[in-house]
Amino acid sequence: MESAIDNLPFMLDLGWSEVFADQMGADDEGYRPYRIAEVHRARLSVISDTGLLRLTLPPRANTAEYAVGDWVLVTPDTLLLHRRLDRKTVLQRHVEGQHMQQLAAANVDTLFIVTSCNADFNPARLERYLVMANEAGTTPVLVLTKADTVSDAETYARQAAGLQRDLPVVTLNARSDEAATALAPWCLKGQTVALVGSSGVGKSTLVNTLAGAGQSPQQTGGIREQDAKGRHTTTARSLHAMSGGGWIIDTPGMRNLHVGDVAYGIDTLFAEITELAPLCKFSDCSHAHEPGCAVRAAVASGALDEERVARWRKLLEENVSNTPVQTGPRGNRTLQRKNR
Ligand SMILES: Nc1nc2c(ncn2[C@@H]2O[C@H](COP(=O)(O)OP(=O)(O)OP(=O)(O)O)[C@@H](O)[C@H]2O)c(=O)[nH]1
Ligand SMILES: [Zn+2]
Repeated sequence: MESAIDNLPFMLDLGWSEVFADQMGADDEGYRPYRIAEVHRARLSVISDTGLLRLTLPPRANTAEYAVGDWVLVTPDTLLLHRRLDRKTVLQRHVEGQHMQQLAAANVDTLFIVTSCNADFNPARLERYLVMANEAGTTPVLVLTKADTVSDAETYARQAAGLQRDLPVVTLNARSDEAATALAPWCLKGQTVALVGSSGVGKSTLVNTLAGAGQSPQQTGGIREQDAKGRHTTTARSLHAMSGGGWIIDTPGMRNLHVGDVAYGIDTLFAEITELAPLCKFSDCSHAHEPGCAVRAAVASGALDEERVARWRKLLEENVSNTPVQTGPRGNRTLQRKNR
C-alpha cells in the first residue's frame, strides 16, 4: 500500500510508522492516510505538507470519536473520511455519569505533565495525570516550570521524582531557549508529545518555545475563550510542529480529572505499594486495620509515606466505583475492556 503514499518523508516526520502501514489492506487501495490536527464539534482537520485541510464527514459521523493525533484514511480528491486506523496509544479521561471516555489525544509517545514551582504543585493531581499516561501507554515526563522564580526548585524536583519510579523530572524556565534543549530528547522527528497541566502553569509558553524562533502557534492558531470563572483557557486541541522535528498537542484544560477503568495505570503509578499488597496476611486486605498488613508495616517503618498510601486507596476506590462491570459466566465479575 506504500504506493498510495507520495509524501512519505513528511508522513514519517509526522509519526507514520509500520504500526499504521500494516493496517492498510487491499480494501484500502486508493485511500490516503492523514493525521488529525484539530477536532471540533462539527469539523475535523488533518495536516498535510501544504497546511491544514478540512475533511468531508460522512452522514452521522460523530467527531467525539476522533482525537487529535489519530491517523485516518481519506478519499484524496473529495477529502471524504473513510476510516480511522487503530491507535498506538490513547489519552482519555473518565467523565462522571458518561459511558464513553473523553478523548484528549491519540498516538502520543510522551506526555509532558506540566506544573510549576509554586502552589500549583499538587501531588494528588499530578498522580491523576500519571495514571492517565500509564493507562494510555504513553511515557510521562514531569515538567516543572517557573524554576527561575524560586530558590528551592530542587525541593519540588525531589518531591516530583518520588511520585513514580523512574519518572523523568525536568525543571526549567518555559520562556527560555534552554527549555527546548532540556526537553529535546522527547521532541525528535517522528515523535509526538502532548501537554497537560492547570491553567497558567506555562503550557502555551512551552509550546511557543518548542516551536522555535519566530513561531508562536499558540497566539495565531489557538482559540481562547473564557470559562465559567472568567479565566482565559486554551480550548483548541491542535497539533503544532516543534523545531526539534516532532509534533506537540496542547490538550484543553482538564479540571476535575476523575479516574475510571484505569487499574493498570494505578498499579504502575504506585508500583512500590502494589508490590507489597500480595505480602499481606489476608488476600482481601484493605490495608486500613488488618493484622499482618505489609503496607501498614512499611508505613510504620518509615519506608512508605502515609499520605501517599491514603491517596492510593482513594484512587483505587474511585476507580472501582467508576469502572463498568459485567456479570460473566457463573457470576464472575469481569472487567469490561475499553476499545482502543
Ligand atoms: N518566570 C516564568 N514565567 C513563566 C514560565 N512559564 C510561564 N510563565 C508565565 O506564566 C504565565 C502563564 O503562562 P501560559 O503559557 O499562558 O500558561 P498556560 O498553561 O498555557 O495557561 P492556559 O492557556 O490558561 O491553560 C505567562 O505570563 C507566562 O509568561 C516560567 O517558566 N517562568
Ligand atoms: Zn494490607
